[in-house]
Parts: sequence; C-alpha cells; structure tokens
Amino acid sequence: MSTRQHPQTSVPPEALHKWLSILVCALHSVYFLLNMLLMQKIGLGAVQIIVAAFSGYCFYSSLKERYQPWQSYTLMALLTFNILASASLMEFWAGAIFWSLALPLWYYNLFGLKKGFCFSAMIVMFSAAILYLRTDTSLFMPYRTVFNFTLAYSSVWLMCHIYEVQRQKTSLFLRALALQDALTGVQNRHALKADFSAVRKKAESIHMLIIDVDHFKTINDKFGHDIGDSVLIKVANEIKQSIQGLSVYRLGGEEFVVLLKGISDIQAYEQAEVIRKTIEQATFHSHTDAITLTVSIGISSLQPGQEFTDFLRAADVKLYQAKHEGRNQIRN
Ligand SMILES: Nc1nc2c(ncn2[C@@H]2O[C@H](COP(=O)(O)OP(=O)(O)OP(=O)(O)O)[C@@H](O)[C@H]2O)c(=O)[nH]1
Repeated sequence: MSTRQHPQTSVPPEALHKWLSILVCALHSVYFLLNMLLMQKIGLGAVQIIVAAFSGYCFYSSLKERYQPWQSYTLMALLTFNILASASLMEFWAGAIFWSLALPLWYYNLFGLKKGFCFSAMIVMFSAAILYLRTDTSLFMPYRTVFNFTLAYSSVWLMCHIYEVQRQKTSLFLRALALQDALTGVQNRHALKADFSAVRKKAESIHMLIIDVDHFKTINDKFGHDIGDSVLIKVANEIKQSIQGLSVYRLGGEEFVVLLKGISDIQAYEQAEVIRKTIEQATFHSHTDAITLTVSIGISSLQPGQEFTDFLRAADVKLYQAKHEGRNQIRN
C-alpha cells in the first residue's frame, strides 16, 4: 500500500516554490529595470520581465493554494535558462555565472535526489563550457577558471547531495516511528487511516477485519504483562503470515485490523477463517507453560459514501456479536 500519504518530514515543495517564485520575481524585476534603463539591453530585459511575470503568477497561485508541480519545473527551467543566457551573452566580468552556484540548492530541495543530481550535473557541464569559451585567455589560463569554478560548484553540489540523502533517511525513520506500532512492529491506527483513504480511491470493494484476542486479560493476569506483550507480538506475526503480503494494523490493546480490497464477501470470510484457524492452532509460550488462544473477528464491507469511522464502527459491531455469541467466531 505504497500510495499512503506520509506525514511531511521536510519543507513541502509548494512552500519552497512559493518563496522561490517571489525571490525570482523580485530579482528579475530589478534586473529588468537595470537592463532597460541603465544598459539599454532590450532583448535581455524582455526575457527578464517575462520571467518576473511568470514567477509573480506562480507566487499568486501558491497564495491561492493552486500550486501545480509543473510550475516549479517551468520556473526553474526559465531561471536556469536566464542564468546561462546571461552568462553567455552579458559582459563576462558581470559574473552572471556565479548564480549557477545556487542552482543545486533549488534542484535538490524542489525535485529530490535523482532529479537534483541529474539537473546539477547538466548545469556544471554547461557552466564549465561557457566559462571555458568566455575566459579571456590573454589574462587567464581558461582551464584554471574552469577548474576553480567546477570545484566550488561541486562542493555546493556535494553538500546538497549529502544533505538530501540524510534528509531522506531521517524522513523514512520518522515515518516508521509515526506509522508503526511500537510493541508489535505492525502498522498503527494512523497508517490504517492513511491506507484506507488511499485504497478507497482505487478498489471496487474493501472489507475490514477486526481481530480481537479472546480473554486476553487472563493472559496478563496469569502470566504477567511481559508475557502478555510477547503473546501480542506473536499474534501480530501469525496474522501477518496468514494474510501473505498484506498489512496488519494494531488498533491498540489486543485488537488488530486487516484491510482486504477487491474481493467478495465470501472471500473476505474465508480469509478471516484462515486467520482464526491460524491463531487457534498456534502455540504461545510463557516461561513455563504452553498457551493456546482464540480470536473473534468482525467483518464490515465498505458501503458507498461511508467514512473511515463508520466503516470501523460497523466492523466493531460485528466483533461485538462474535464475542457475545461465544467468541472464537467470525461475524459479517
Ligand atoms: N500485555 C499487554 N496487555 C495489554 C496491552 N494493551 C492492553 N492490554 C490488556 O489487554 C486486556 C484487554 O482486556 P479486555 O478488554 O477486558 O478484553 P479480554 O480480556 O481480551 O476479553 P474479551 O475481549 O471480551 O474476550 C486488558 O487487561 C489490558 O490491560 C499491551 O500493550 N500489552
């Protein structure tokens, strides 16, 4: 269930895009005025006012929460083109090429690791070529300029890359913390809600199984909380193995949930029966005794327009029936 919306663990691209667009708008407006009024560079001024207008539009749509990823790509393409065109066409000593040192920062932050790497690699090649062709060979050895620029650019690039790799690792770690149940290692209630939202967009039918260990309190009372914990871990693993590849969620206590998509009521019941039998046949261990357990299972089938809470409640009602009618049973 990879379509889950994860909790945000870095600055979201739309926020970066908003500040990039206002920055680009302000800079290009200033350069437009300088080029038109002071230097009479009509062509370059025209390009700059177009970029300023487009970035102003991007800022406006960000404010109105109408951000689209294509806007970031277009904005960065325009900005990159403008930097490289200025470095190629303007007086070399004006130093437009220095702006390319800032590009990897934006590429990595807006587009992530792979695209950040590819775009940064392209820019170092273009910039080095421009520098090589435009360096005044009567004053400098061109390769030294290219060498120094490439080193400076690469150190910025390297830092961006290391930062992004680290950020992704931290992000994965935080997601795991936020979405995993600390005791059993299966998914938690937050993950269940997020996966439900993702799955309901695609699947034609969804069934929810709530699995509750019968008389779990007696395990705690008889063998202690530690053994109770280890029994819960084993129950989670047994359920996981019996549903092959699907996610198991722990709602809390001794209650677990499985979501089944794209199957019939009968197939959902059969799947529940596999789980029930697996737990019934499994042996759990205290320090001294072998323990056997049973589970009761309630099944609900998602109705059109039904929200998560109602879907969960419907399964809970069926679970209550199963408990009430003797436990070690399935109700749908
Ligand atoms: N060891 C351990 N026990 C827990 C945990 N969370 C909840 N419990 C215990 O689980 C027990 C649940 O008891 P009840 O809700 O009465 O349910 P039950 O004894 O399983 O009875 P039925 O569900 O009616 O069959 C309580 O004793 C809780 O203390 C946990 O993380 N670890």
